[in-house]
Amino acid sequence: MTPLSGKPVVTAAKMRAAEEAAIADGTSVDILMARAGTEVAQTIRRLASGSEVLILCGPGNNGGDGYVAAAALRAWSLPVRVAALAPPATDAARNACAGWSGPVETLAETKSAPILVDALFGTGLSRALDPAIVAALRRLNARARLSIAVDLPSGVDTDRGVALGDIPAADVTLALGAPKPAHLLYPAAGLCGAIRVLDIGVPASSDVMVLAAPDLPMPGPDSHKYSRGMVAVVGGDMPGAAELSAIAALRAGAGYVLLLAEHGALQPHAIVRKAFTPDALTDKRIGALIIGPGLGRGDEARARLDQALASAVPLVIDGDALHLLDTARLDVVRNRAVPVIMTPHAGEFDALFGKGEESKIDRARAAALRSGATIIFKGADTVIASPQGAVRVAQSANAWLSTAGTGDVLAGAVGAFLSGNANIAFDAACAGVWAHARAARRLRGAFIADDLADALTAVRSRL
Ligand SMILES: NC(=O)C1=CN([C@@H]2O[C@H](COP(=O)(O)OP(=O)(O)OC[C@H]3O[C@@H](n4cnc5c(N)ncnc54)[C@H](O)[C@@H]3O)[C@@H](O)[C@H]2O)[C@@H](O)CC1
Ligand SMILES: [K+]
Repeated sequence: MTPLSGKPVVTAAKMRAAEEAAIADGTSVDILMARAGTEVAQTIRRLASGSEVLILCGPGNNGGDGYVAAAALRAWSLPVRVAALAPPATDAARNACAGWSGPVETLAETKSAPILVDALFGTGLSRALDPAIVAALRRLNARARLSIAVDLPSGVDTDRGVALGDIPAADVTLALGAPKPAHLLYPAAGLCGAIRVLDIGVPASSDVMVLAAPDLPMPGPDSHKYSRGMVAVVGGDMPGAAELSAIAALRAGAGYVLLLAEHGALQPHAIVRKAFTPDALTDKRIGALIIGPGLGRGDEARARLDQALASAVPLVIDGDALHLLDTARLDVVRNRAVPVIMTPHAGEFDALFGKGEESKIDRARAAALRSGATIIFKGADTVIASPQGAVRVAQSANAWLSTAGTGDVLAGAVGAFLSGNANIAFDAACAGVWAHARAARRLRGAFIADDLADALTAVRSRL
């Protein structure tokens, strides 16, 4: 379990709205800043263990938090210095600065300290950082033993998760009130280091949340193979990929897995194999059909995809099948009465829905709305979006996932959960992504996709 899991993911505008609601309820911005700054100071105190702290303060309320934290550390008789980029520009930041009784150095001239605290910019960053600011940050960051960012590393765009300048990475980021998209979306997430969310008493909600452990039913004494879910996998040009999906579906808990393929290995024996025929798709016991892993992109692949789309079976569309989805087939997807889950990585997503400057969260949500399908937009920061607007963002699981076949395993896991309950395709997608990530976290070093599929058994037993 990660500390962020299940938390709402809040944009800069939503956070401001939550702050304004708290102010309207009678909590002044000064009180909010006092809370935030004090929480920050308490965390710094624990992490610094007596080493000298240098706090960099910007002109806005992020800088205000920095002054409050500095005053608190000083009141606790801890060694702390402050360097400012510019004088405080908001009333709250001015009041906070007035509470700091020590000298204020300049960012350009200040000397480094073992503990660097970046309170230059938070959610109010509106443009790229001046190169002189980036240079100062890099200089101080390189000489610090530990660098701590208040709310966000200065220079990251809160909502889009991109860096506006060549900024250095923090070791720890203290997210105030709630995680923001930049704490989860790459490349910004890679600049945050370890993320801790500090409660500042500003309740924030969102239909975007960090992916949490799913709540799935376990088999009972009266379960049988079909009640646990029957998954069919359509084979094609590359038999190994469809087999990986089939194994993953079994190991994620499906009761029966049918591999519709003409060729391939005979192991494991638990997979039932039979040649693909359109008739095979009319078996009413099939709870989910996976199409795409190793399918190929030729005429036969196209025909199989069209038969799958025309069937009454819930679908997981992955890999090669995503490449075959043209506008007409996307229309069929939208008009299907039974659910579709699509699992594009960035290249496949761009090809299907176009490139875009918006955040990965917004793009996934728009694609789900447009296609009527649940979208699993894969990556280190996988985003799952439902056509109803719900979004979950998964935290990076294991960099070794970047190996052939791990996508086939994901499709299999998602298929297993979809076959168990196709009414809630979004939940199945979330469960599949979660189980896949959990399996990856159990593995070390250069594991292979077969290991990942095998690891699902242990993950499933602990859900
Ligand atoms: N939302 C909340 O509930 C709370 C927010 N607080 C803090 O307030 C922060 C947001 O404060 P602000 O909205 O004042 O924003 P920031 O403090 O992030 O920055 C805004 C200031 O920076 C300037 N600026 C923006 N981009 C710049 C750039 N590239 N180069 C130079 N100057 C630039 C702006 O003109 C403005 O003066 C949060 O990140 C958090 O740290 C806390 O104080 C209390 C509670
Ligand atoms: K900051």
